[in-house]
Amino acid sequence: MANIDLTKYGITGTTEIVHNPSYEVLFEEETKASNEGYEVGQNTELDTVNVMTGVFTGRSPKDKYIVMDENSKDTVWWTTDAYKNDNHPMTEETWAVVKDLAKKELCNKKLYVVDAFCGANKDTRMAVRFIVEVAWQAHFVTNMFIKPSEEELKDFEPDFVVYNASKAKVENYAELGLNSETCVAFNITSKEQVIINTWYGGEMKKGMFSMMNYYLPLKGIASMHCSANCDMEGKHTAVFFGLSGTGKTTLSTDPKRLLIGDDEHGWDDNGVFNFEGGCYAKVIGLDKESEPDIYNAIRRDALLENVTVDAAGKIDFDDKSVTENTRVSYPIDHIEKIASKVNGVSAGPAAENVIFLSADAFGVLPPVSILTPEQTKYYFLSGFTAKLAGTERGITEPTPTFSACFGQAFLELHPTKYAEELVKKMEKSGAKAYLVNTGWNGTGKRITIKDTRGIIDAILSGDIKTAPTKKIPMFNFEVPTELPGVDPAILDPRDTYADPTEWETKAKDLAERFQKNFQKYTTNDAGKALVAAGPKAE
Ligand SMILES: Nc1ncnc2c1ncn2[C@@H]1O[C@H](COP(=O)(O)OP(=O)(O)O)[C@@H](O)[C@H]1O
Ligand SMILES: C=C(OP(=O)(O)O)C(=O)O
Ligand SMILES: [Mn+2]
Repeated sequence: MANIDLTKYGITGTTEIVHNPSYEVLFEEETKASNEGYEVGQNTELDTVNVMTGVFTGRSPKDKYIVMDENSKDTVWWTTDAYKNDNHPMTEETWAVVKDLAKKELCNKKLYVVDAFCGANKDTRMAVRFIVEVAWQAHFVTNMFIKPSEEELKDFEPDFVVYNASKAKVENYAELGLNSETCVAFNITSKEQVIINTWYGGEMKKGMFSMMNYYLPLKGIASMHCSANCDMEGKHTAVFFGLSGTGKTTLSTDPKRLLIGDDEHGWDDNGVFNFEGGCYAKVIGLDKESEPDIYNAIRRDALLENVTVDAAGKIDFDDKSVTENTRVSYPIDHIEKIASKVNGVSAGPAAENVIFLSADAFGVLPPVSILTPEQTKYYFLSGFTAKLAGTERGITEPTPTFSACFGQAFLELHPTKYAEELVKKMEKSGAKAYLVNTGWNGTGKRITIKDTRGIIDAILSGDIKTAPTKKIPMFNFEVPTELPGVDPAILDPRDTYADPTEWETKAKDLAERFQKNFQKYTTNDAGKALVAAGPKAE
């Protein structure tokens, strides 16, 4: 492999560069005796290394910044008092300071450099170079991004460079007007990301997703926080939108279907394509019987995070003492049934079914609703769900939220841009949309994975189209009254309450929350016209 010169990035005195390490090398480096602190990887009974990521076991959205310059100032969807989001502006001066801090941290030591692609489509993929000082961080990105071929590595020219200085701190953050010692900053113009004082791998993964979310819609490509799969012939694509923990990974990993990807996709004129080369599954409470494919993906080359492991390497997937956001990353070929085996790449044709996963903590939404085109736009922009514990700092219990396009934390342009691109693609393919509640109902328990899988099966087989239906008041949702393999007693959420007026009270409250949230989209006629598709609190 060609030697690389890091001095062009201002990184000097490097004692050794481990460039595009193999899994063997990564394993040795992660488990070597001289590792200290959170560098330490421990092998487990599943022959998979587990690492602890320290204080940061989830993303830190309050510490996310984008450099505001001539190029970005009028395109990026900045946070405002009227509509707060995670795109905090950073001045070019502050960027220079934090980049310098990262560079200093990375000077005079052994480094790992991983070159990989984000995006399965050759024309629109981003070549990313990750510069990190911790072996398992190199392992994480090796798992999660698309591995270039030997040929592609020969003339690999990065479009984007990530500097991971997780061991550094922004000590003078207050003086710089930043939120804390932690900083995750993006420069859209120079195409660089700087990470300081957080070891959570998700910052690199979701960081590059955020960048795809900036560049692709501007080229007329839908960019989506969704999982995707297709049938065994590589056709009839379905996409599953949803915020963290709503079931994208679980439900797209389906033994009857080929997995395209579990989290981040684009949709262009050729169809739906994965951005990633791996999956990042939650493993809290992981059960071998109910999720065998994910369980079996946990083997050599996968990487566990923040899982409780005893001295002998025995894993306790039920232990939440470190975080509920325990994870495993694995290359997608750890799943047997994948689209690339049939379609050549992790991609499928234009989606025919679009599923919005929402984990409703209020217990109001039906487990499945058949959406009209207007409801599709309304519920996509609203992005109602609950943030589940762990994926973001400070979230410790299911917290109802409106996360535009089911991924507000990763949107770099205004939500209406993503809705516009999605709707264009859906209209072209004649796709239908469904809202699936994978959260709670009147029983106080979460809807079972078995019932949700039955619902998904009925959507994908088309059975739902011939099922008898009824309308749910206030929300005006059309819901099936029976579906094969699904407990009929849950299909109307009112039936899950001992006293149906309890549903009504909660539904009224939720309807009002929807209306209040949607006000931010009613500043133009297109937004105003959608209000009629939303719930009425009566
Ligand atoms: N009805 C359900 N549908 C999907 N997942 C469920 C359901 N009930 C409980 N879960 C659990 O919720 C979590 C969903 O997480 P995951 O699929 O990783 O979400 P995402 O990929 O959207 O972040 C898993 O831990 C899964 O076991
Ligand atoms: C990894 C994340 O999310 P998801 O659960 O959607 O994969 C994240 O939000 O950091
Ligand atoms: Mn996931």
